[in-house]
Amino acid sequence: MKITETKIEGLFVIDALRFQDLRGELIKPFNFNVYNKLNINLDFKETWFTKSKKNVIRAMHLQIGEMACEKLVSVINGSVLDVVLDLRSESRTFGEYFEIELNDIEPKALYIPQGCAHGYKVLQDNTITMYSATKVHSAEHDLGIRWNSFGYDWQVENPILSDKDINLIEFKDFK
Ligand SMILES: Cc1cn([C@H]2C[C@H](O)[C@@H](COP(=O)(O)OP(=O)(O)O[C@H]3O[C@@H](C)C(=O)[C@@H](O)[C@H]3O)O2)c(=O)[nH]c1=O
Repeated sequence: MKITETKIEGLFVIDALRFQDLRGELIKPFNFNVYNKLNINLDFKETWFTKSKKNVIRAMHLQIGEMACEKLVSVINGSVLDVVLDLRSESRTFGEYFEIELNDIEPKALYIPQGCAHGYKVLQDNTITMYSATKVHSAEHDLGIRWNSFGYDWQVENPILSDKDINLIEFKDFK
């Protein structure tokens, strides 16, 4: 499992472990012993996955306050362009974003620290994105930044968005 630090403190890219044989493949995106060397919160409370069509954008989401949490994200079928936006006011990369393609060809996990918003554009139909989070979901603590308000070029016309995501606040109004 190769772990790569990014320019955003606490945001890591981890190459999944892979075991191929004549039947297919076994892919492991998370291993406690490997991740634990990073001295990060691994106390995951929920795992879920989404299925999405091509050109869906789900973005840019985080939980705040007492329900702020870390997330581990992998794509287990298809591909996405994944984006993380640093919203930590004290961070030297506040307002900056990191992008990476996540797919099922070169499986990776993205470990996202608290205080960073997360989103992605789906590149293929039937894409399945899997998450674990260190807090359970709490609608009252959900915060989002509008997908097209922080300077990132998603390179898509007419993405498919939820009503919730269309009406999120803009980055300039984030305090
Ligand atoms: C995220 C989430 C949603 N829900 C419910 C709320 C709602 O009725 C329905 C769909 O929720 P959303 O529209 O918020 O789903 P979605 O837009 O897919 O939200 C996700 O986006 C990506 C980018 C993330 O990073 C995730 O953490 C999560 O915020 O599922 C849960 O019950 N538990 C959960 O953990």
